[in-house]
Amino acid sequence: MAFTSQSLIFRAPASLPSGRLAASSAGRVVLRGRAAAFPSVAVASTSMASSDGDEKKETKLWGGRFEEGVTDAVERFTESISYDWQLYKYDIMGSKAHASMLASQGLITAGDRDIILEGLDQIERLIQEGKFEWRKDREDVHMNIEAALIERVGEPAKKLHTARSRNDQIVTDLRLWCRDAIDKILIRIKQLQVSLVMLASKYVDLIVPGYTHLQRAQPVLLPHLLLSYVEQLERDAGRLVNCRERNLKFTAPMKNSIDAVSDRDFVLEFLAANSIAAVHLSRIGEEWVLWASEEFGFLTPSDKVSTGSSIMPQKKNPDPMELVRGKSARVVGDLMTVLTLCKGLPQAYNRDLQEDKEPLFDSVKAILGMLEVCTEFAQNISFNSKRIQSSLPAGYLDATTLADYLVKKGVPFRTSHEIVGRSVALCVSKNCQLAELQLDDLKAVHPVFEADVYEYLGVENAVNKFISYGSTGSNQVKKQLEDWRIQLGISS
Ligand SMILES: N/C(=N\CCC[C@H](N)C(=O)O)N[C@@H](CC(=O)O)C(=O)O
Repeated sequence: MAFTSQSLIFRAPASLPSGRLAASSAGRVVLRGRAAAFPSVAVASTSMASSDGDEKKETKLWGGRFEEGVTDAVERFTESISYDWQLYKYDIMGSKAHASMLASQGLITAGDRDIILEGLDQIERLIQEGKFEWRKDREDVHMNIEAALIERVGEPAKKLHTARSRNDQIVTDLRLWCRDAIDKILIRIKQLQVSLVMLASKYVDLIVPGYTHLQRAQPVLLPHLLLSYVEQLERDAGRLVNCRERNLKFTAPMKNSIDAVSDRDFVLEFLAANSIAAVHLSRIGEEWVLWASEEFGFLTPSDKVSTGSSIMPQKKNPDPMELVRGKSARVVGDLMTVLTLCKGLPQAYNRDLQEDKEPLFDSVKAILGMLEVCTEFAQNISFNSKRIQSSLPAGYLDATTLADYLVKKGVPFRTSHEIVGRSVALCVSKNCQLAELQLDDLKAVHPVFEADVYEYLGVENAVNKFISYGSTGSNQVKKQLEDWRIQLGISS
């Protein structure tokens, strides 16, 4: 039975069917982990039954003052190796730096340092090859690696824990892990931005209805809408870069050792940045699910990014984007978990903090998947230009442009709003569009209307009237599209 690393949960019953998962009668288990990303992990028993049937338990690294071992339930409850083994690379990195520091301070010899460094290299290789025994009775990644090092190189390894605690180790490991995770997310954000800009480039002139309150508002160019996602993603990336810069640079020691081991604000900042990004992705997901519906019919996802129904043969569902929307819930939930976790803790380290890792890992796994799937979706959808164009006459999308026309004629905006409102009411009664009203009809609403009014009516005219910075005007949108292509390194 294989577990995926992100939600590695031990459910080891007393007797197990067969294969790669087994547990001792006492439920003690050993993990054999592989270093590939999210490996499957086999669990096997290491408990050694003595001739009279009693179990001999290894003395804990902290066991000097204890006369009895912990109960199996406590061991199962307190272990974190089932998920924190993923930190092994960073734990070894930190231990190497620590050994070098001990040697440079004269606390261990250069010879001992070299033995430790070599031993840690060997352990890292074993882990990467999937040959390392992760032992639940050794609690966590730190004590698994330290105990294995002692087994491997003996006395020098017993000096490694001088002047450090696991409290220092875990926070160092986590910071290093977060730094790499942020870098991976930043790459995926850029990939999505590139896909959106490429998509926008295919539809430079396509006008779509703009909505507020999900009611038709004003006409906009499709690339304007798609670039709004790109802008939001850019801020998401900025928040992550900011978090990395403030918390994860490793250019100087932390100034206060209590603060160093106490706080998880860097985790919170990271989870908060992820949550905002996830909410942005969720909104894209919602928009595209809506636009893919029969009722809108504005976009069609290719088969590669759609799924079917087990009962209704005709169906083609946009499940990936629904799940983007759905997974945003867990990313936000992960932030809530760690916020709640931290709120009642006195300084300094408290074991509660062990509970920060699963939400952190979960959030990163979710956001990476969401970004990847959004990118693939953007690469595999087409907008249905004909359907969109045929829908544009509905909803009086040019009404605000008509109000602007009256402003140009010297009518105060509030008055012009009222005049256009009456014009729309006339259209409703005649069941026609604004552009279909005769000039006499318009003049009957207000005498200021002249023949040039028709240059403002219709969605093309309305879009063309936009010229200001950031608007949906064609020149603006083309310029911004070009700016993004340059910024993202997309060749023309
Ligand atoms: N138990 C403990 N820290 C465990 C940190 C690692 C833990 N698996 C976690 O993930 O937070 N603190 C001890 C020190 C130690 O065990 O190194 C203490 O402060 O008394």
